[in-house]
Amino acid sequence: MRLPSNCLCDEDVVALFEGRLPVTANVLAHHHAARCTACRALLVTLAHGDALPPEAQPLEGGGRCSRRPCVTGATWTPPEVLDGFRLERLLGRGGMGAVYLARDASGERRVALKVCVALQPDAGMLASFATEARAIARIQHPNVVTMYGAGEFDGRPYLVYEYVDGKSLAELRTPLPWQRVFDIAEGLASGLRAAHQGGVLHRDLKPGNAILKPDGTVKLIDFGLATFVGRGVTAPRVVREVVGTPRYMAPEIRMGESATPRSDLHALGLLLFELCTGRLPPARCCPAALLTEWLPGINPGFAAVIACCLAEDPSERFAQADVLCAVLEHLRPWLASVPCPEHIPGPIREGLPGSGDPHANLGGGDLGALSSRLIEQLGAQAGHVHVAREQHA
Ligand SMILES: Nc1ncnc2c1ncn2[C@@H]1O[C@H](COP(=O)(O)OP(=O)(O)OP(=O)(O)O)[C@@H](O)[C@H]1O
Repeated sequence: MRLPSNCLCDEDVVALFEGRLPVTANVLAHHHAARCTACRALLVTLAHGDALPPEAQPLEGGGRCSRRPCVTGATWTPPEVLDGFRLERLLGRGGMGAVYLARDASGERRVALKVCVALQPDAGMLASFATEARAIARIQHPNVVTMYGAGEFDGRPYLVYEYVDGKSLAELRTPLPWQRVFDIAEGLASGLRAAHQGGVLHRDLKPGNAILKPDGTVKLIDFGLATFVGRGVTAPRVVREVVGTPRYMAPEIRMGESATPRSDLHALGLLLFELCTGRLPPARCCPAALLTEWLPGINPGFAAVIACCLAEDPSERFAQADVLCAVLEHLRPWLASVPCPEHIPGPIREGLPGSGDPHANLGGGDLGALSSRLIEQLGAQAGHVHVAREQHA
């Protein structure tokens, strides 16, 4: 496909995905794609959920672009027993390595063993394993996979995780009923809150990085691209990185800005939108309007929550996952009685089409503003408005 001049040509796009694009061109390409619907659509189509990560390339001007090496070529074959763990079967393979279902030495406990299987693990891969171990060690939460230990075998790092017997969200048939998505949203938001409170940004939230158990519990996995913020971080991070999976990157990340809790929340918004509708939102759409149009029964408060996560401008998103958790918690009692507008709390009902509210039937940024207003009203009812206001300030 040839695109109009100034747009990304095929060679640029291929070079971009293979990490061969010179760093300045890479940043310009992301910058352009953030504004150009055609190029963004092309990149989204090509991305197919593959992550762009840690094989750090020095950037002109002191930044760096990170790209996840792909473990699809020649790889190391693990032994049947690795450091006492008997490998049973391959659970999955990603950019960092392979994950095996294994039994620990007692034979009693099933674990998920994540092993770096590249023939020659490079510094980026080793660093990514170390980051993942450090990040997970900071978080203990039922919605985040538990790490039992870490080790090295044959010069390869490995991580030992609880085995989460379930399906990744990427394996689910979508669209899901929005009520199920709401349950998943609560779990993911709680897991993300624990990560953020531990000073960890995930930076690669996507359906393939969350596993849903048959009992409905959802767990975040794969902190290999995490970064650390807040207390305990000695040196502020000055490097700029384009890290993550292109399809799920927040607009500001595509433009080379640093990750924040708000960029994680944007990825969560995309994930929730996709679970509800079976697709990612089109460029420059109004997510709340689309959700209510495509899913007429959706709780409008929940649609507004997803839209708030998806705001283009990070300052219009929830500041932290804890605010999102509080809002979801407050919405929960109203779920059983939706979609009838008269059963929805007054402040939410005000904004509904046909309610006589001057804000009803708004589009674009107006609806984004409306979403913020709804969220704030919900927050006020929940006693959290001061949190939202302070964090928006
Ligand atoms: N604790 C676990 N329990 C069960 N399955 C797991 C577990 N951890 C990972 N998996 C499976 O292994 C797959 C790859 O895991 P993971 O995402 O951690 O690897 P990765 O190399 O970092 O992948 P990616 O490049 O896609 O981010 C997952 O999609 C999942 O199916």
